[in-house]
Amino acid sequence: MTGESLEELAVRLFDAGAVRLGDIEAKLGRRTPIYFDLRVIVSHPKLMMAICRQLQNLAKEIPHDILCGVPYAALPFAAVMSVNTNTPMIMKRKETKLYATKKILEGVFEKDQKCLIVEDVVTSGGSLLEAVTTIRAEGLQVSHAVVVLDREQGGASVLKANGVQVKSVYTMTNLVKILRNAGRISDETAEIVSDHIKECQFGYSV
Ligand SMILES: O=c1ccn([C@@H]2O[C@H](COP(=O)(O)O)[C@@H](O)[C@H]2O)c(=O)[nH]1
Repeated sequence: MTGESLEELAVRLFDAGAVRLGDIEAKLGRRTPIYFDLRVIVSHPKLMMAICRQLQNLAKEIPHDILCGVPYAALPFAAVMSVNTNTPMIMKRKETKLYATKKILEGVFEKDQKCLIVEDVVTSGGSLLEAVTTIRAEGLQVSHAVVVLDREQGGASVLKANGVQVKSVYTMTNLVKILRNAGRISDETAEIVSDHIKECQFGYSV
């Protein structure tokens, strides 16, 4: 049992300010009519717990020994999941530490352990793929990721082509539908977002 419907949770996310609407600058200067700022959740412990329960629900179907959150936004999610499920966690640094331990992964792990990646939002899949590449280079196995939101812009396909299956709590389509039904976003905004998702797709390239 996760204790709360996805509909109720989506509205609480919106009301907490996790959904920004307008002409917003996203990663690498891209423009988007909708941006999900799930970093605000650290200020809402009950919301954090509710989101993590949903992620744990997805994670329980996936065999794994260890968790790793993609820095920085997903680190708190991975930490809460780790404590809730008594599953060890590792932390990927953005850059290798330049002194003392000179590590890129913090925490204790063994080669061939199955690492489940935790991420907040997937757009192109680039951030998640970078984490996967680093973790695999350290000898761990990565075949799955659990994410709060798949923006349905091609990232999940890019990751699949790289051997990572993505399971998401929400897709952009169902989240927008829920928020529209709850009166939080207008029909016009929903249409603008739908057009943006169709037009702004990321493909697989090596
Ligand atoms: O609505 C959004 C979209 C993206 N993010 C952040 O960007 C990366 C995901 O983008 P990729 O292109 O898949 O790398 C992710 O780490 C998010 O933190 C966001 O917060 N909100």
